[in-house]
Amino acid sequence: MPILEINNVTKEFGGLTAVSNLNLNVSEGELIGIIGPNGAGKSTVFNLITGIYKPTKGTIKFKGQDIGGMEPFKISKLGIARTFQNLRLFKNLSVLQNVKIANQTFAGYDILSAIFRNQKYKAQEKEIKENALKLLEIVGLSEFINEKAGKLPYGFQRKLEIARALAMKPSILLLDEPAAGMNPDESLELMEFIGKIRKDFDLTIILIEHHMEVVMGICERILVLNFGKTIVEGTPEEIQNSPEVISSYLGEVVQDDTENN
Ligand SMILES: Nc1ncnc2c1ncn2[C@@H]1O[C@H](COP(=O)(O)OP(=O)(O)OP(=O)(O)O)[C@@H](O)[C@H]1O
Repeated sequence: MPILEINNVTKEFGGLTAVSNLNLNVSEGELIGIIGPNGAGKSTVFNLITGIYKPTKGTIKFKGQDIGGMEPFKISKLGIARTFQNLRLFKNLSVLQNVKIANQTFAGYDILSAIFRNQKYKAQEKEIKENALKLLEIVGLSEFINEKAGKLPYGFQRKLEIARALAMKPSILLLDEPAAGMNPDESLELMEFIGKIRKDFDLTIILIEHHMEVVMGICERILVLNFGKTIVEGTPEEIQNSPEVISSYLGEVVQDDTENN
């Protein structure tokens, strides 16, 4: 059974169809990329999977359970975590506090224990701190635990956001443009990093990305969206050789990259 099954999902906003009849089955451990021009519906797909939006039509199942339209916190508790296109760190809190907060949200305090700061609370606090430190070590941020998150170089902030998502102990990790704003060296390092956490945490990963070298370099399967519809789905090689993709998307990206350089 696939870990995630998206069947005929459509999302409409008034007269606009952001996602149209989307079908996607994801097997456990897969690394899937979603690409497409701006406004193609990529982030809407993530918002549907994480419960921010309710599908207008269709079903989304996680480990066989229908999660379409379920509250986001319930979906994250079930095991789907995400990062955002625009970083959502607490910039004035330390790196450690940022991960601890994610962990605390996940663990869920017993209010009375928290107010009276009893043994149970202290034990929970200790565990949360240890988990956060372990995660920060894995993502290579141990030496920055006391730095303010907002002061970290951009690439490290992205890693911190991933560490926060990992604190939710997910089985599926959704990464929304993890390489945004990174230079080619940082992107390359990020690719290795994503491969490492996938292995270390037994993750299934879906990522949205505009950096083609990242998508083509690490994804086993790629879904190309345009105007909310799947144009092609296939291996990186199939995607790169697809005439529809070249005309509607890859050509545009090459042009964008040249403009940015
Ligand atoms: N809450 C919303 N209300 C109305 N329209 C929306 C909403 N969210 C998304 N849309 C529209 O749905 C379409 C798909 O948007 P979406 O953000 O999913 O695209 P995207 O592929 O992620 O784009 P980008 O690469 O620019 O992030 C766009 O036309 C967008 O304006």
